Amino acid sequence: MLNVDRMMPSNDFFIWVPLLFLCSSLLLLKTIRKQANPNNKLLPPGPPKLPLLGHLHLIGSLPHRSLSQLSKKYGPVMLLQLGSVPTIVISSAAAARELFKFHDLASCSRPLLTGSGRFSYNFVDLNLSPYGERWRELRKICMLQLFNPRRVESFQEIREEEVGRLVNSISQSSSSSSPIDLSDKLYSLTANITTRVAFGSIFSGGKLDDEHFQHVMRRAVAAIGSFSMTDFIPSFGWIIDRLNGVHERLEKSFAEMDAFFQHVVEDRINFKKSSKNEENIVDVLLRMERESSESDALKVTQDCVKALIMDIFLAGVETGASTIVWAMAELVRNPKVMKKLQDKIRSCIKEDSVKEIDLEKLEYLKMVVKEVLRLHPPAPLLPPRETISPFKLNGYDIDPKHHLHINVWAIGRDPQSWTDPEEFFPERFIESNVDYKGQNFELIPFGGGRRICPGMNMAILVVELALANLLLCFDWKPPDGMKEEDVDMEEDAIKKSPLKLIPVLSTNF
Ligand code: HEM
Repeated sequence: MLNVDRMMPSNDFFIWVPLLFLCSSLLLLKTIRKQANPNNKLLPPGPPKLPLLGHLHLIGSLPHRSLSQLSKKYGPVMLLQLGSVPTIVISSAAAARELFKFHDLASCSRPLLTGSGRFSYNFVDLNLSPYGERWRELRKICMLQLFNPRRVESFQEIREEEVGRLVNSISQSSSSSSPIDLSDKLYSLTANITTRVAFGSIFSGGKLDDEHFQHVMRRAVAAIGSFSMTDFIPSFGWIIDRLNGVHERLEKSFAEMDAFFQHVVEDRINFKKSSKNEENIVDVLLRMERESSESDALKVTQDCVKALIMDIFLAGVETGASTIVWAMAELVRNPKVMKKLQDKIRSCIKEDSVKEIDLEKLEYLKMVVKEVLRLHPPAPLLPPRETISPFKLNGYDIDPKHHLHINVWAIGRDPQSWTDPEEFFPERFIESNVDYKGQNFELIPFGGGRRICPGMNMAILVVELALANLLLCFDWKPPDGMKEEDVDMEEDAIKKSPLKLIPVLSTNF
């Protein structure tokens, strides 16, 4: 008789075989992983990728939004492969805090991108250049000479005059009760202030008038922000860039800006300064050029002077204008906040205009500006960084030579940091110490660490001064037939459609 019991595997068999199978599978998985990740590192998670493209196909036309969506699934520290470029994306205040507090030095370089190289005169500027001794020296000198509080204060008259000119031009149109293009007017405001601060009031723009220069500048901002395939698929991306016009637009736009700045620099060199004139930024830069010698760690050349002027225009004009435009759009959509802010300003200011000295008293205005920068940071992804040395972030291993993006837009709308994050609610800042100066990582529209925006104080003065005067002097309505809530808030790189509103001269004015 067959002993069925003996033919049947023992109980041990049922335990050991699956166990052995499990162990060998785990071993196999570990070996495969080890081959992909030879140093046995714990890499940040990321979605499955395509050959060659990696995750490029997942990045939409508004990268901060697509990356924010991805981070909901893969977490606040993600690893993406953009073509051939490994890229870390940070999307929470906690991860940003850890980065800025403990790994700022290890992550504060900039990648050598095609557009950055062109517009920085081959990386001799401040904003786009990699970290190193040259950058450190340049930043030190610029902080001392260009962005110090005394220099910022010295331009007060220019800011007040230009805001006054804006108010006058709006009051002329206010009698017609037709909408004005506020986006356009605010762009002219920040461009005029920057032009006067940089070049002085006697500057002649050569063949370029104000309006033409603004077009040139807008094209430059678009060109530098455009995605160059050369940077991500070097083997044949350069062919794509030539076929789709990216390369040509970049070269053309750079040539236009360069010709303009060359003219400015020559104009300024030949200009005999009278002792009464305040030094403008080009004067300071040309003095830096004269004073630096070949033996200095930092030799300031004429290209370096032009590269720094480029930084100031590309970093400072659209950012300020965009902040004021978003503020006005939010205020029109939230009439109670608009009314409260106007009452506060009008009860505090008894003159017909707000001066810079008054701004300290306008606490609610400061809350409104913080709320606007939280919801609409002009750089929703901070300019890309490049890691320099290895470090651990959120428990993950981060390697050198990775691009690193900080998604300020996602951090500003993170429910972990903000109650009702999608609401425009400036009162959230009452009795809160949170500000944008780089120490509160839930609100970092000016970035943080070594690369923090050096123009922050200058920018905030312009934004606050312009807003305070627009709200003191006028009441604002959407165009006839449009309800407040219908004001379009769609974004492109900036607010997509121009903001058109009807100004009504206030009785205070
Ligand atoms: C609302 C207005 C502005 C905003 C939101 C803004 C934001 C920023 C941000 C996010 C960065 C990058 C920081 C980082 O990488 O961590 C930056 C850098 C920079 N900004 Fe601004 N900015 C504004 C206005 C200005 C103005 C008016 C100027 C000049 C007058 C300026 C000059 C610069 C420069 C030179 C850098 C490069 C700093 C470096 O890499 O060392 N910005 N800005």
